[in-house]
Amino acid sequence: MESVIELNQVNKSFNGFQLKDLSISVKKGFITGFIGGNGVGKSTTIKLIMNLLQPDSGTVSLFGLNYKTHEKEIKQRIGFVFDGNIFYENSTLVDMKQMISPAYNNWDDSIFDQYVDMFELPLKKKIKTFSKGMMMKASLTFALSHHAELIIMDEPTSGLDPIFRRELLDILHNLMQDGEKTIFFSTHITTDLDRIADYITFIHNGQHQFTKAYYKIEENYAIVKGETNLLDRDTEQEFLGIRKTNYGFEALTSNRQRTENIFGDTVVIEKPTLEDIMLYTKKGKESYAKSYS
Ligand SMILES: Nc1ncnc2c1ncn2[C@@H]1O[C@H](COP(=O)(O)OP(=O)(O)OP(=O)(O)O)[C@@H](O)[C@H]1O
Repeated sequence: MESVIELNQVNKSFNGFQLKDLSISVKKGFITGFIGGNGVGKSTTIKLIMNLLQPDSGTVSLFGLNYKTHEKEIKQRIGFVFDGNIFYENSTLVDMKQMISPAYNNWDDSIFDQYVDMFELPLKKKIKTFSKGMMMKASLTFALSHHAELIIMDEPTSGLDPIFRRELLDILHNLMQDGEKTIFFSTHITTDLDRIADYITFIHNGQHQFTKAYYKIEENYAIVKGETNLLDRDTEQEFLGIRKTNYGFEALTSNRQRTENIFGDTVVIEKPTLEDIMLYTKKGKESYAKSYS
């Protein structure tokens, strides 16, 4: 399957933080949700993808091209939305359009007008008077007005009310109908992904944990609940993370079938959320290490 974003063995260090050997491939024609806890490197990864940061080592390519030789062409084909103000505060949307639109060969005024209407954005009000939601809508309007093939968004739904979040997810879903577009976006609100994501890319502590089709995660991962006496050194190996309470244990497996074979009906098996997967990945190995050290 064709990839539009390829990170290959990318390393990037800051004081006290490192992205380590990050290899990520984002498939064309799908929505990939990019998840991970606070400070694990999502924004840094997105900045590397946008060439706003350069890797210490490794390669970043988009549409099979690299920034050294094809920066202009790559940027033409991307619509970028991020959680922050990219506009000049004393400008209006009309001013910003005059500045931004000439940079794009495929700029389309009719799409711009369509989103301005749909989002009820004031064209002549200073941007500094915009609310967070209006700012996000404006940012999205610019990102969608030049027929970008790839939409990259850093936390687009954070701080938005549930109604606009739902609207935004519907817009993203509709954009995908022609099969030519690709969306890659980071989010903390993992329930947003239930509605639209085809793939999930998960990073933790600067390292890629997995990129999987959402339906595969639902098939393979499970929360397992049972009595603590079922656990021993061998059975604990089955789990990515375990939480023990006074009433028993709760654990995450990435191989539901094998867990069912081992434990049979002595345990209860439930569908996990993406939050469960993030939580157990973060806590799991720590609690495992503690219980046998
Ligand atoms: N320019 C920089 N200089 C130094 N450290 C940085 C820089 N940018 C990011 N970091 C550090 O790198 C780490 C990862 O930050 P990053 O913003 O990529 O995380 P994140 O996963 O997007 O987090 P969040 O979800 O909280 O926004 C953090 O510890 C951050 O302080």
